Amino acid sequence: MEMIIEAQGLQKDFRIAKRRPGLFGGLRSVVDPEVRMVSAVRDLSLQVQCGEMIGLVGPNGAGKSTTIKMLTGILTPSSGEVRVAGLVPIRQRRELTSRIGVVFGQRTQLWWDLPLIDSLRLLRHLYRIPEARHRENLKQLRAMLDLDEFIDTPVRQLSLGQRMRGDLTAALLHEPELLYLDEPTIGLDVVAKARIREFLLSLNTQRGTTVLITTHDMDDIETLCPRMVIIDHGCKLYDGTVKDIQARFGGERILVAVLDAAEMARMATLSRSEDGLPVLPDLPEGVRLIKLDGPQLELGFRREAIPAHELISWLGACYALRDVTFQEPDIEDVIRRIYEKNLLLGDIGVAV
Ligand SMILES: Nc1ncnc2c1ncn2[C@@H]1O[C@H](COP(=O)(O)OP(=O)(O)OP(=O)(O)O)[C@@H](O)[C@H]1O
Repeated sequence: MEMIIEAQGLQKDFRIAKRRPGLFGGLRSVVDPEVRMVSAVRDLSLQVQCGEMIGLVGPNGAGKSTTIKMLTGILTPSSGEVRVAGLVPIRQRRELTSRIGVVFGQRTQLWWDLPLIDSLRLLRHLYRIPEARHRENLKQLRAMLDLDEFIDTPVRQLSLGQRMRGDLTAALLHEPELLYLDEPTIGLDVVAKARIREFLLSLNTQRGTTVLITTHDMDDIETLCPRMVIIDHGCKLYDGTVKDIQARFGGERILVAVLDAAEMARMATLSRSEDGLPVLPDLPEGVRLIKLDGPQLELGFRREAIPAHELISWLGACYALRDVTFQEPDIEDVIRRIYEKNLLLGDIGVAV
């Protein structure tokens, strides 16, 4: 399979001049600056195949934007090698511009005072898109993103969700193979978020566009990205599927069973533990009763303690059931646990 991004040992160090306090300190800082180095990205390697949708996740200051800036040719890496669509971003920035699209959720490339349609027409000249191709792409994107109701409105009067749809159109008019999205759903309501996600999925399926997305919204990742990369303190901590990380760090899964009405009387006869819950006889090891609410029973279990099908068999053999479902650990909680407890840092021996 063809690679669209190939980065090896990428590193970005920033020199930051420290300012000493006070007037005298300020003057001294000019003559004799005290410099501190910040490693924003450290030894990052990344391979992305054409057509992938990949999420770049990490806490504030982790190095996500710096990584994207090196991949787009805005920043020169301090060391390491990178090729995007076969080009070296910093040396072949002009050629690269026609192959990639970039959307920053917090900024816009649209002209603030012009109606959206004018910005979209002006971009034809900026990207030197042949007129027929521009017309066809605009028609397609206009329909896919439902732009008609506000396409004649000045950008400054658009809602955040409408503006994001306009920005996505602007980034895609020249049919880039690769789309970078930096926080594309930030500040949007649930309906607007869902609409953007739906669009990105169809863009990926219909045009085969590769999408690299940085986000703090784990719903973006769960909906869009089979693969995620977690970075923190500039280092890549994880590169794999969302499912794997849930399995490794998700803690307990929960089985929710609805008992038959007849079982309720039996539950009432069972002795109670200190927390007031009935003590279920012969409960398999590694399984605990979390809650009993009317006929609904919740059992927490670790996947290495007992396979889900064995737990269902045991429960079905002991109790008459009306329904059984599973709740997987929320990816949001999983990521929070990883950040809070530095769960992955031990894997790669990073000192923080
Ligand atoms: N131009 C710069 N000069 C100096 N330091 C910088 C510069 N840009 C970024 N940094 C530093 O590099 C580190 C990584 O910043 P970066 O913006 O890449 O993080 P991020 O993961 O995108 O964060 P956020 O989620 O808050 O956007 C931070 O410590 C930041 O202060």
